[in-house]
Amino acid sequence: MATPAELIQKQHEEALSLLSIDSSKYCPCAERLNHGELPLTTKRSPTANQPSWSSRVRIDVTPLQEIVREGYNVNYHSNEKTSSSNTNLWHPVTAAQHNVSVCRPSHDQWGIGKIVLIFCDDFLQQCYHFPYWQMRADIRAAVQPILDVLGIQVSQCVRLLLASLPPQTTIPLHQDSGEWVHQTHRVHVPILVPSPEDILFRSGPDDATLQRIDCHEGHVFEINNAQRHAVTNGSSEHYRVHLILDYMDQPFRLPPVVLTPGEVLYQTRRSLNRVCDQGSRPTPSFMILGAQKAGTTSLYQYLTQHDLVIPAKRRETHCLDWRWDEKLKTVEQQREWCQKFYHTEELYKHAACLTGDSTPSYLLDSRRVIPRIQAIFNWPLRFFVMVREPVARAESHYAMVTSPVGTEAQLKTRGVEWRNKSFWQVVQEDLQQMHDCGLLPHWNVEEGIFDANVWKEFSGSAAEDQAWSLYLERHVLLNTGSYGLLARGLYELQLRSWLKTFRAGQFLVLVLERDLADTESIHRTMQRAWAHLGIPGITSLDDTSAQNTREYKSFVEEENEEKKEEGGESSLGGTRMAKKEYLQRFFQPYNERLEQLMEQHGWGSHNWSYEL
Ligand SMILES: Nc1ncnc2c1ncn2[C@@H]1O[C@H](COP(=O)(O)OS(=O)(=O)O)[C@@H](OP(=O)(O)O)[C@H]1O
Repeated sequence: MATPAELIQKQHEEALSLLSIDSSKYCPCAERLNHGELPLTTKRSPTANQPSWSSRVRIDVTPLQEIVREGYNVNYHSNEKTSSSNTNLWHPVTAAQHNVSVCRPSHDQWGIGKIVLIFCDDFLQQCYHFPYWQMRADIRAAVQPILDVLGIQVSQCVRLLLASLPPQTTIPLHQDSGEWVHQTHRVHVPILVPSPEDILFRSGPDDATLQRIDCHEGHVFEINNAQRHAVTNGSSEHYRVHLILDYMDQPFRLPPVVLTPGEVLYQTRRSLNRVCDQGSRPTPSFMILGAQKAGTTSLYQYLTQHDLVIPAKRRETHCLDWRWDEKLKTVEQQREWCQKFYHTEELYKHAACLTGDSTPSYLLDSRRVIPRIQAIFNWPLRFFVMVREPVARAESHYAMVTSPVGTEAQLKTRGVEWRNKSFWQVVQEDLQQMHDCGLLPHWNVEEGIFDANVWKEFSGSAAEDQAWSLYLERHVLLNTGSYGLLARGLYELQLRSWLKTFRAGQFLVLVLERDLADTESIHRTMQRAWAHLGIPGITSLDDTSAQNTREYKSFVEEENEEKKEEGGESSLGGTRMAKKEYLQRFFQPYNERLEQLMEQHGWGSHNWSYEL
């Protein structure tokens, strides 16, 4: 988060007083202690008494000074016109023509000049070699001795740039963030520092224990940039130039991307994309298909905490079911319509970023949605399917649809069909509908008795597929959310149509109770989710709270109350079986089929066990 201007001003004034040798607060430089290379492990898990900086070596920087001296002491951000020459590497106009412009938002805002030689995106997906590095043998020759004394190769360097800090400027206390920070060593080499006594460069584990680092030219030092650091240039006339280098313990895993002079890079906070890569990732990239009430909102919220995952304009686009525009006849028009629900134009430029939505009604509505996806999103989308123990899912569904609390739009989409019906009435209605479609030859709806022999014949048969199609056709509606109380819990049946059309590898099936059980499992799950999207994971999630939760009375509680009133009699017609047990018996064979499917595709086990 950006530091507010008043705080920067306050820190600047404090720094000036620490620089003033006459002041009682004067801050002397710490002794130059060489602790060698700081181990990267200390960046991820800092322990007490580890040095936060190390004075690595001294080196003659005269050759580099010669190259970068021209024009370093100039404010290119003021309105004043400055002349540009091809030899002035700092001039932004020259750099845009002969090198490649890069935005570094806060640095630019502070007026810091830059000569970028090597740069990577924040997720270390690519390492870019800039024209000034590629084409200027003199620069490479001047930098090489620095790499040599550090004992590293160019292939290990992922960022290499020169930065000129204007006079009377403070970069406030901060620590660097982004996945690259923990995988790289940060080295500073003061190159042009006319008055080192005016530079207050401090680093430390916390704001109270910062140490001032000596910034004389040629002092090569490493800092732990995952810890706090700040710098003030207290001079009123001189810019201060440092070479800043980030290198890995091993060579970067890919060959560098060599940029051509003047080409354009599109940047987001964490990504870098070349203009020639625009449009290489079509929108959208993923869909959370369902199941409804199985934790899809949480999954979407966690997914979009990744800086490369850009939320859709609305989480549930519904562009393939009830917002589908029947009037649009060509595939191009339909695609254009659906892509309006995402930040498609922006994403076109940023191929490293991706987007998707979560419309949990799609899983059940495969009849409408699959052919539309095939027609308009004809690239290998990634799908997420969340499942939840089906009785709990049904209760949550009923509680949502019958809740009078919600916005006008929410109340409208939930529908009114279940408003005056009990949970059990809705259960019975859905059972009847399934039965009438020929879906339950194995199930005695009245008694709750399962016929294993009939199931053996029927399960997975063409007759079951036909009955399921009929059910979808008759009972999956567009103008209401009040349908499919039990059908939405028949996960294997729902997945069957999807797996007939798309590759199993396009799906990741997650189990609410298993995969979002606690913070630790959420972190583990999200690493799998990001890998499924083909993007590098992030180490921390800011918010792992459960989303879209609701308090409601369970039907089991209601049943117990009813029983008490009726003197211990179960209300379930003719039998003494409790309603929960009835539902568990109903779902059990479907759950077993899901279990087999999940094991077959490496999605693990759902572990819903009923004591029947
Ligand atoms: N992390 C975690 N742990 C446990 N339970 C969780 C979690 N995240 C979401 N949930 C529960 O999932 C229910 C909401 O699911 P959805 O977001 O898919 O609902 S919706 O279809 O988008 O309306 C809703 O269930 P109910 O509270 O029973 O209604 C949420 O409480």
